Amino acid sequence: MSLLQVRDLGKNFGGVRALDGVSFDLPEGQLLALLGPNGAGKSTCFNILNGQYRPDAGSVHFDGREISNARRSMKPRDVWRLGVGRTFQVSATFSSMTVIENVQMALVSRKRKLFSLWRPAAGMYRDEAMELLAQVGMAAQAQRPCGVLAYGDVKRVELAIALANRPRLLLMDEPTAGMAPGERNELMALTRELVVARKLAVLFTEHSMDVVFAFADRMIVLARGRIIAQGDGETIRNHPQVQEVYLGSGTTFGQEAQ
Ligand SMILES: Nc1ncnc2c1ncn2[C@@H]1O[C@H](COP(=O)(O)OP(=O)(O)OP(=O)(O)O)[C@@H](O)[C@H]1O
Repeated sequence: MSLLQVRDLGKNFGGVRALDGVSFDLPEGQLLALLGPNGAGKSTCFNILNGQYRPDAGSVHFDGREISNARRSMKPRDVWRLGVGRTFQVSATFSSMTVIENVQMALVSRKRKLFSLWRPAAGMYRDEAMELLAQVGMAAQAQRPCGVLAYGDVKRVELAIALANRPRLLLMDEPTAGMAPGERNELMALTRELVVARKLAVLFTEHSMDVVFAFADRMIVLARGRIIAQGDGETIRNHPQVQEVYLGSGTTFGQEAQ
């Protein structure tokens, strides 16, 4: 059974059908890209998967457990505790704190210590934090304040923070937004390594088609809330409806939009 099972998801906002009959599976060890033009329903889907929104129809099962349906859904914090992590476009790090302190704080939070205990507990989980930083290639910069890091390095720290909760599914909202092409590839190569080493499942949105075709195992394309295509790069690249949807959006498949 797949780690994540999404069935017939529907969500309306007033008269807008943001999601309509969306179904897909995501097994562990896979990177799945959720694509689509602006307003296609990607964020709505993420917000249902992490418990922020309740769907109007359909269900979400994670690790065999129903976490959401039209009658009730788990709270975001409970979904997070079950092992669904999320990274955001906006930085989740505290710039005045050091790299290691940011990760230690995430570990404190996972272990349910009270936030107010944080200051006296500054030495806590040091080894674990260093281990996570080593995994994302940031051990050498552990003592630097996050505020002085290069953008690509901040993204690595965010990954370490997300991993501190030991997620089994990671939702990544445009992980490479604002990055130079070289940095994008490094971050996604690292993500792929983590997917394999930790048997993670990753669902990500991404505007860079170069990144998607280079790193995603599979892709889903949404348009106006419905899945219009899914499959590997070859299938998506040659799909007439996908080409139609993206026509005029400035994005061409196989060639980076400038
Ligand atoms: N909280 C909300 N209230 C009202 N309408 C919403 C809300 N969230 C999303 N929508 C609408 O639902 C549709 C899908 O939006 P969504 O943000 O999920 O798309 P998206 O694919 O993530 O777009 P983008 O790439 O621009 O982030 C849009 O028409 C949007 O205006």
